[in-house]
Order: sequence, then structure tokens, then C-alpha cells
Amino acid sequence: MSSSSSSELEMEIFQYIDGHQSDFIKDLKEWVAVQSDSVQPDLRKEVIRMMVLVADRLAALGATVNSVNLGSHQLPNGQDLPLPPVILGELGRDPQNPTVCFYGHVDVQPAKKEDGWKTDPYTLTEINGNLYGRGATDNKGPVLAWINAVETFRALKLVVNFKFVIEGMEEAGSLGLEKLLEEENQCFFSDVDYIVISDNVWLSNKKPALTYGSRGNACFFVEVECGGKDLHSGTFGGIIHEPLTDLIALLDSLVDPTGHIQIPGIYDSVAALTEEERKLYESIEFDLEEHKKNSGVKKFLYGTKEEILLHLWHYPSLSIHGIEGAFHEPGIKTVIPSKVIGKFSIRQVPHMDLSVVKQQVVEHLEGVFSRRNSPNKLKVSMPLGAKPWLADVNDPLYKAARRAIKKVFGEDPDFIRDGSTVPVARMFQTITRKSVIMFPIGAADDGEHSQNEKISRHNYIEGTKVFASFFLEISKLHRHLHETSNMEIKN
Ligand SMILES: Cn1cncc1C[C@H](NC(=O)CCN)C(=O)O
Ligand SMILES: [Zn+2]
Ligand SMILES: [Zn+2]
Repeated sequence: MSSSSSSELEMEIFQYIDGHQSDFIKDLKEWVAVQSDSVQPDLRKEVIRMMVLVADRLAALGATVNSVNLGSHQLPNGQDLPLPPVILGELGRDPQNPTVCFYGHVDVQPAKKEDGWKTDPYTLTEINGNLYGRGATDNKGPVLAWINAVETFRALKLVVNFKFVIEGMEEAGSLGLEKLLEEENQCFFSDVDYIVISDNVWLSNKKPALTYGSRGNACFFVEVECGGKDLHSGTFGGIIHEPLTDLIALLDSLVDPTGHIQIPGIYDSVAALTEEERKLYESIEFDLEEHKKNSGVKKFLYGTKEEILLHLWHYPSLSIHGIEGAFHEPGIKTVIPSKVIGKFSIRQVPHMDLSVVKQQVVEHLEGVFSRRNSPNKLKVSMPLGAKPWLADVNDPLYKAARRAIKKVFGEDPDFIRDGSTVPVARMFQTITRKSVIMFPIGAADDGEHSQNEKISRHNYIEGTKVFASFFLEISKLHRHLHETSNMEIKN
């Protein structure tokens, strides 16, 4: 394909996308209206209904669709709940074309108007160029942007073979997905060349980015229990070792006020910081003030861009999330809870080892606890462990995505990592051994998981163009690579 015909085709595609903006927004409005919250059991039927919409949408594209039933799972209370199916889709099988597999999820985080939303979370509402609604950026918007980019091509001619993996349990830990990927590795994934995930956001509100790494996470429960029942603090306060007092001491021992994790050995295997990596961070556009504004806090632990990025991407961090069993409602209750469970997690970076981390945490907590001479029962567990992910930025995927961004947004993307965890990136890479890219189209202020989640109309529509342009670029690069390697074989 000559470059002039490619740019004509591109113009035609961009015009098509601009001309169909209102259709694309209508699609998103329909999807956002489904309360596909995978976290709350009583909304599971909505997630399942959402999966039917996705299957229908892909079928309308002309794709072959397989809704894989994953059975059911058990809640902690013993209740059996059906899992939504994972949708495997396939469109185009031209051996000349590269096969790009897109992963996305259409379940969402819980949302209620009373949580502090300005608009109804399940009614997509446009205000000042922003499309507000639960799932707008995480992840229904990007999934639809991809599907609509494919649609645009279908009206023309496919240059890429498409595969789709769309799930409905991402916000609840992608139950059953890993097993499915393993089972399908030799089948569905055998002819896949590249895997694209668009389930994160840029580092900035305005500057596009490509993501080549994400941190893992080790989640911990620390449980302290005295006896079988809650006690009255007037009757027992002052004469017993209280579980919540023990637990607060344990939690307080984890991290100091400067953010430094206090668990001995935890930083031992963190990759050494190279001059190269430090340089990489210097060139990244990152506005500390903007980031602070997005977060709503007054002050960060670090004052420079480089330190902030290092502590989001290169170093582990420890966060305390909550205490199960502690009294948390408004008002006064003079109880001594008998059993409390602290929840915290440690973000993982190369080359930390989850089993070593677990052992360090257990030993540290047991040590702190034993110095308290408490007769209470201590239990430490790690219910979830996800390893970090790093990609090779020299992969053709990154080159193609970079060109597409340059074409649509008129500037080169920043190459960034993500401080949060996208377990599927690592999962796809480890199981399929294909190259994986995280290709965000949402902006830093989209508010994933937060109140007033949004995607801007601009990002949604230009993101659709970026994906369409990416199809052209990856197909050109792929052909070129294959022509070159065929020549090498002949010589
Ligand atoms: C559930 N869980 C426990 N440990 C890590 C996670 C995943 C979660 N992932 C995201 O939020 C995706 C962001 N685009 C996170 O990083 O907290
Ligand atoms: Zn997501
Ligand atoms: Zn999410």
C-alpha cells in the first residue's frame, strides 16, 4: 500500500468517524445505561444482560461470536452466583493481515447518585464536552471506540484480522479468565500476533500516552480475634487486650510518615535505578499541580516530578484500605469488637517476588505482635497476588501506536507506566507469549472508580480515530516485517 493511498483511506475513515459522532455517543449511552456492576451480587443479572449486548454488537459487525460459559462462583456467605460469559469474537482471517486481539471489560464499579454524583451515574450526560457516566472511561468507552473503529473499516476493507476478548468480571478480579486463556492458548490465541488492552488512562489531562508497564499487587488480610463475641467496653474495657488496639498497632507498623515501608527486606530486590530510566522520566510531561488538583489533596509526599514518577512506577508502595469488623457507622457505639480484619496491599515492582514478600510481611507482623504480649489470635493471609508487568517498547505494536497517535493528536505520546495493576496484561503475556500493549485513550482526570467518572467527547472520538489509524499502521509494519524476514530466508 503506497503512503498516499493510505492517507486517502485515512482521511476517508476520519471523516466517517466525525460524521458518526452522535451514533457513537448513542451507543455509549445505551451501554452506560446497563448497571453492569460485577461487585454487587444483586446486579449480576445486569452484567449478564450486558454481555448479551456485547455479543449482539460484535455479531452485527459480522464477527463470529462465542459466549463462553464459565459456570458459577461462591460468595463468602456460601451463595452460588452465575459468572457472566466471556465473549470471544473473531472477524477476518486473511493470512496477509496481522491478527490483533483486543481485550476489554464491560462490567463497572458500583455507583450511586447519593455517593456524590452531579448526574445520574447510569445516564450518560454531556456537560461542557465531557460524557459523564459509570463506565464511560472504565471501560465501556474504550471498548466501543475500538468496536466503532472496526466498524469504520468494515464499510471499507479490512487491513487487520480482529479478535476480541470481552469480559464482565474485571472489577471483581477477572474470575475464570486465566483458566480460559490457558484453555484457549492453542486454539483461539494460536494465530494472534498482537494483543491490545485499553483499560487505563494517560498520565496527563491532555498529553497522549502509551503504557509499557504496570505494578503488581500483593493484598493482605491481618486478623486479630479475642473471643467469640463482642464485649461491652464498660464491663471489659481496661482489663483485656483489645483486638482493634492490637490491629491498629500492627497497621501502624507498616509504613512511616514519609511513605517508607517499614517491613524489613521489602526493598531488597527492587530493580536498581539506571541512568537510562531516570532520563526517561525527565522527558515525560507531567504537571505536578494538575495531578494534585485531580486528586484533591493539598500536598504530595514528594516535591519533584521525577520523585513522584519513581514512587508510582519504580518503587513499591503500601496502602491501608480498611478494617472489617470495626464499628464504622455514624454515631456512638461503646463496643469492643471481638474480631477485626485489617486490609492492606503492597504494589509490586520488578524484581520483587510475591512469596518472599508474603514471608517478609508475615514475619514482620508476627514480630510486632509478639512484642505486645497479647493473648489474642493473629492470622495473616495474602488472598491475592499479582506480579508486575513490563513490555518491550521496541515491539512493532508500540511503533504503530505511536505513529497513530502522532497522526491523530499531532504529537508524540509519552511512554509511561501505570502505578495500578492490570492483571490481564501480565496474564496475556505469560500465557500467550504474544506482545501486549496498554493503549489508553482516556485522560488523567477521567475519575475511574470515582464519582463523576467521564470520558471527554474529544478523547472518545479522537480515540476511535487513533484505533482506526493504528490498524493501518500495524498492518503496514507487519507486512513490512514479514517481507523483510521472507527476504532473509531466501538469501
Ligand atoms: C482488585 N485489585 C487488587 N489489587 C489490584 C487490583 C486491580 C486494580 N486495578 C485497577 O484499578 C485497574 C486500573 N486501570 C488495582 O490496581 O487496584
Ligand atoms: Zn478497567
Ligand atoms: Zn476499573
